[in-house]
Amino acid sequence: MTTRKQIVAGNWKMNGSKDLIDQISEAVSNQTFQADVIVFPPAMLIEQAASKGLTVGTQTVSEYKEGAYTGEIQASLAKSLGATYTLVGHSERRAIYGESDEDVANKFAQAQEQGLTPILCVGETEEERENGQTEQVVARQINAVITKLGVAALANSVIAYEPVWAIGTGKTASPEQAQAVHKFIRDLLSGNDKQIAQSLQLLYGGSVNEQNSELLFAQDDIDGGLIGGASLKPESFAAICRSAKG
Ligand SMILES: O=C[C@H](O)COP(=O)(O)O
Repeated sequence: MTTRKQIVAGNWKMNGSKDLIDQISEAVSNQTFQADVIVFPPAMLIEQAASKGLTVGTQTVSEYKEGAYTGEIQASLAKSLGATYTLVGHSERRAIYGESDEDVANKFAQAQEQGLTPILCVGETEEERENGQTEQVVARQINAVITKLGVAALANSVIAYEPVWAIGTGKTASPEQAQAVHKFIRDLLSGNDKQIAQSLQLLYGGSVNEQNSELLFAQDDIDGGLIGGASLKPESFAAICRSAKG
C-alpha cells in the first residue's frame, strides 16, 4: 500500500490582502504539520506570499503560452513569481467563465509545460447528483485530461473532488459520500494505471472546516482538502492543517 502525503490547500478566491498573507504565514509558519500546506491567493499576491516562505499556487492559468489574451494569467510568469501549483477547472471557472472540459485539459497541459503542478478540480452539481450522474460527470472531467495527455500526465498532478452543491454552502458531503466518490476516482484511474492510481493525492473540497476536517481526512482515499472560506481565517486554517495526517 502506497502512503500518500496529505495536502491542505487554501483557495482564497477573490479575497485576501497583503495583511492576510502575514496573518496566515504567522499562523502556519511556526508549526510542523504532517501535511503539505499550499495557499492560492489572488495572482497579484503570489510573489508576496512566496516571499513569506509559503508554498503558493495560482487559482487558474491561461491555456496559452503567451500573446494577446488580455487579463489572462500566464503560467510561466506565475511560476517565476514563486508559484509551484495551479488549480485548473475549479467549478467557479467552469460555471461562471464557461470553461469546458477541453479548455481545462489545455490549461492542465500548459501548467505542466511551464513546470506548475496542476490540481484538477472535478465535481457534480446538485441536479447531477440527484439524477444519479455523479460518477459519469467526474469520469468525463478526468477522462478529458487523459484523452488529451495520456494517463501518465496525472502522475505529476493532484485531483480535488469538490461537489458543487457543497461549495460555500455549509453543506459538506458526509465522510462516507466523499470517500465513495474518491474511491470511484481511484478505481477509475486503476483501470488505466495502478501505480498512478495508488500514488495520486485526492483532495476533498466543499465546506471543510475545523470541525469536520479530521473525519474527512481520515477516510482511506481522501488525502487532504481544498479549503475555501475557512482558509481565510488564520486560526481555522491552521487547525485544519493540524487535523491532516502525514
Ligand atoms: O476551492 C475551494 C472550494 O471551492 C471550497 O470552498 P468552501 O470551503 O468555501 O466551500
